[in-house]
Amino acid sequence: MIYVLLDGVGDLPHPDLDGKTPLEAANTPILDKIASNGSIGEVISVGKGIAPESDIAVFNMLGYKFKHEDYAGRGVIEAIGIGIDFKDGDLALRGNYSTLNEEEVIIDRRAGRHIEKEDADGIAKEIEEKIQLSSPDVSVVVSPTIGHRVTVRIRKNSQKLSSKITNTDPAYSNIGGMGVAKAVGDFLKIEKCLPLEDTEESKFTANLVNEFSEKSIDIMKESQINKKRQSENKKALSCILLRDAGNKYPDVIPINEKYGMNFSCIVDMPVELGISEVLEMKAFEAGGLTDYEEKARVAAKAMETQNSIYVHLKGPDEFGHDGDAIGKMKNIEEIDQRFFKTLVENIDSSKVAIIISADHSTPCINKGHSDDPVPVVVSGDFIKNDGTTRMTEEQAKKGSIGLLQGAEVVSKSLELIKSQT
Ligand SMILES: O=C(O)[C@H](O)COP(=O)(O)O
Repeated sequence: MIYVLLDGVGDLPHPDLDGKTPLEAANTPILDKIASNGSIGEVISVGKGIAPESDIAVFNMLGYKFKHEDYAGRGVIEAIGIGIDFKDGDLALRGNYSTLNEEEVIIDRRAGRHIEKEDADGIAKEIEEKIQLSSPDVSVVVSPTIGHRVTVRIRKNSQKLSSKITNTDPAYSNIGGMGVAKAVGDFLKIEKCLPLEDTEESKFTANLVNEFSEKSIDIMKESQINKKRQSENKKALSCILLRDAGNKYPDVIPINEKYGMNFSCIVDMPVELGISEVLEMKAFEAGGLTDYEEKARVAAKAMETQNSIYVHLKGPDEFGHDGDAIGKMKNIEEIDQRFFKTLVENIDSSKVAIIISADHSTPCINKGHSDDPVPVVVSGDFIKNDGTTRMTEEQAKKGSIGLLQGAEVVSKSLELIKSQT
């Protein structure tokens, strides 16, 4: 089976789309054909009332439901994804370059989102070289990844650091190690990192993170890179918002062992790369983020040697975060014409099933993730059509698959495929 997750594709009715969701408003002849050749249902990826971050959402959508204390945290997953040297007791955090005004109010959580690699790397290097934290034997790695995204690793040679600390990023909370989006407005301030446990380790780590935050802001303020950006009318890289602390390597069953099958993937983002590494999923090279035809061709070809491939397409989520409903609709149309068209041309639908869903909803009106259920389509010539004609939030509510938990999607899809072949 080819399992496609369209990041954040689920949405709510939007005024710019005459009260439709982007999936409803988009012209998607190929997705419609795929949906008409199968059944539909709804999925709550992590849990009711939880607006999950992508890491925990994708783990769930691949069948991994963690107990709070067992989850390693997104910081660790991203660090693994980009190959940072990480060992138990280190602290890894997900960061965002963001822009502050004179009063240190956050005016852009993503510093314009599209940051030149040269600037992102240059400032990171300055921080690593210049920062002097008061505690001895502490070292810091600052690794920019894609756009505004950064991974930070802090190590103290003589002491284990704690993951039981709050985020400095005001847009997400740390609930039992899991990142949850908050319903917040704009123009917030960086939060103080607080200990979540009454232990020396937790207090020490929170102080260390605050010191890193303050000292890195001072370094960034003085950076020639920001002076140059200002002269070019670009947003300053004023601070790194931190979230999703983790301090241990995840302990999980590899995906092939879990399902007794050959599961591989096509992924681009640091968090997705981390998940594939942790689950020991073979990752195929398939071009860049929007090389949709290439991804479809590689996925189709992979089915000659693998029995399952997971494909993650980042596209729709960013439009949701930016509140751009028309952009999200057009991106879905582009994915339809470039990814799904190439995919259906290259696979034999009498032998290969296509499963399409999302890790979570990113409603444009919220500009952030929500707990709204997402559609799931299971399609193939051998799957009985339940009357579905389109992959939309509305049709998903009435589909024969019903309401699934994220962690059930792979196993239920496999059951459905097996029961009808
Ligand atoms: O794109 C990402 O990395 C996340 O899904 C959203 O993170 P952000 O809200 O920090 O951009």
